[in-house]
Amino acid sequence: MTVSVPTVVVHRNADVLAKAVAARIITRLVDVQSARGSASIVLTGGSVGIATLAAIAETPARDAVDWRRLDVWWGDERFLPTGDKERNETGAREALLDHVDVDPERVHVMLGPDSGMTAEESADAYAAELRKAARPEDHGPVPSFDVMLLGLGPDSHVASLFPGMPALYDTRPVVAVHGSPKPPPTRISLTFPSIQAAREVWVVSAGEEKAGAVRLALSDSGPFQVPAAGARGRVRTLFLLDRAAAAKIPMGLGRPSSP
Ligand SMILES: O=C(O)[C@H](O)[C@@H](O)[C@H](O)[C@H](O)COP(=O)(O)O
Repeated sequence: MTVSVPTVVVHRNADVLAKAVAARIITRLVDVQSARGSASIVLTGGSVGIATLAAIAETPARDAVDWRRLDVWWGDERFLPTGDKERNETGAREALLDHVDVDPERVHVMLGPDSGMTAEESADAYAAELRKAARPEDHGPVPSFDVMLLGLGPDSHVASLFPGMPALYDTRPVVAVHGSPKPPPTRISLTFPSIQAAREVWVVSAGEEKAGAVRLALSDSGPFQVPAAGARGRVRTLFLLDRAAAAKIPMGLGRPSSP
């Protein structure tokens, strides 16, 4: 599978970053929908991921998106009951999905223990949902997501793919994760094959505590030690950062886009 070389865009601070990513998402979805009728987005948890969704909700231009013709997926989910405030789904609904006219049938959540399934069964169920949505031109078991958002952990994890853990080596599209170093311990996560099936992968990160992970992710590190080094889209990869998170990137890789 071919992957794209990352482009870095640096914004003044976390607040401007969230607003800029929101604008970029709206434009991307409008462009895709005008070309192909419908679009797909993969959401992430984390502070920047959720702040971006809130920024979309506050943007008047959000009405340019046909929310009924959007498939919403998640890159990972905490294996907690529906409605739990720690679920990425809960954060996304509060920040955006409850404020726009999405088609509930096209909001694809990763189910928690209240479904009666184990984490493994929930991962398998999500893989089946992804396979059902995949089309022949996707050439694989998951759709070619138009944009996949990924937050970045200080240990360079993306989704729930943590350094050195078995999920990094798994070739199935979706896996259960146990013993996550970031609570809660049990999660569901897309794997690298699913991430790299996306047309565009956007890593969104802010804060000086992420600067080291950003540097590693943009170097030629291996994805097993540095999972974010595997966060690459087929057509385009963006690292959308604030200045603090970009503080350690090699010179010439990115410059502030605003004064
Ligand atoms: O479920 C999760 O926790 C997220 O999917 C995770 O991958 C998150 O995006 C990063 O840990 C960054 O989170 P922060 O931006 O809050 O540091």
